[in-house]
Amino acid sequence: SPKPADRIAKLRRQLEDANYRYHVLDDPSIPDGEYDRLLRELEALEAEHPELADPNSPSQRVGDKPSSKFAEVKHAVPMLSLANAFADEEVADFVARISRETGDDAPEFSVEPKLDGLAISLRYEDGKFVRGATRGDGVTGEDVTPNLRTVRAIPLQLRGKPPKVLEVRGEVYMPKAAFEKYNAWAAEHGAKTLANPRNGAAGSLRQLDPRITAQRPLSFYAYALGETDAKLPKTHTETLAWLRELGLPVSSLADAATGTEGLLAYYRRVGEERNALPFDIDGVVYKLNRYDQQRAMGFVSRAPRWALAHKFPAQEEATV
Ligand SMILES: NC(=O)n1nc(-c2ccco2)nc1N
Repeated sequence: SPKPADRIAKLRRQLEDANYRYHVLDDPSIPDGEYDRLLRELEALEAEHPELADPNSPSQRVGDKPSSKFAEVKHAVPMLSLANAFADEEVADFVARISRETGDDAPEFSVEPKLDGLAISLRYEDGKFVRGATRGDGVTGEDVTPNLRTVRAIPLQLRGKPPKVLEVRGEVYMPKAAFEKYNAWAAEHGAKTLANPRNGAAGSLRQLDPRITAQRPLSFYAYALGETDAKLPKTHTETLAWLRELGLPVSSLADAATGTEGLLAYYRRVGEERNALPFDIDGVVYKLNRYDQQRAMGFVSRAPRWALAHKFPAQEEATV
């Protein structure tokens, strides 16, 4: 029979692979029962060989011991806020200003759904997940690493050839169905129900006991970069494709669009699909695609002048 260390390494690869297929590609490779059997075998082997413990093992997704408070994390690259638009004219003004300042009369944008969850920053070193933090005030956030380890859509080990340092920003969210199911369970068991999925994600991630976080159905989409030593592509859409190759989930709704017409067509398309989406969104995000043009545009305070959030009208809250 293979040496325990080899068997443990093989099981960890198989389980991480199954996680990636299920949570990132939405294309499960093994049935749940098989996943659970492999996980139990790994947990048993790890219990017999504590010298082989690894915080990034798939067995560590069930949550670490609780801490007394959250440590602070300084974001080397501040987490940006977004200027908002509500009317089409504001989008036309945004594009006109960009055309004027870049000299490009048909500027291309990365277009993405605006997830309504909790913004977080993930840090990977040599492809290993080492730290995760909330946005906080954009410069200082809370270290919620143990809680983020329990979110199955967040890879603990990147695939392919990751850079030495990679920080990824994205949104942790609670899918709508999981939110409804959780509230039904909570009502049944006299636990507090959640007001909306966004509160569900925020409340679950800011638990001091990660074992509670592990019981909450959270997911994650990546949408921006933080600190990295990697040589970047020329555009944001290429960066999102690169993050997918590294094993990070990126919304399949992310696309590219050109000029005001392209942006507004995307806004309408996503607006029509909004209620059918499995997660809450509160708008779409337009980002000037070329990094050289972004640099030319710069920032106002901490909101980039090259990006705009175009919000949907607030939805009538479900009367619970
Ligand atoms: N919330 C959300 O879905 N966001 N937020 C950004 C963002 C914020 C700052 C830079 O990019 N992008 C997307 N898709």
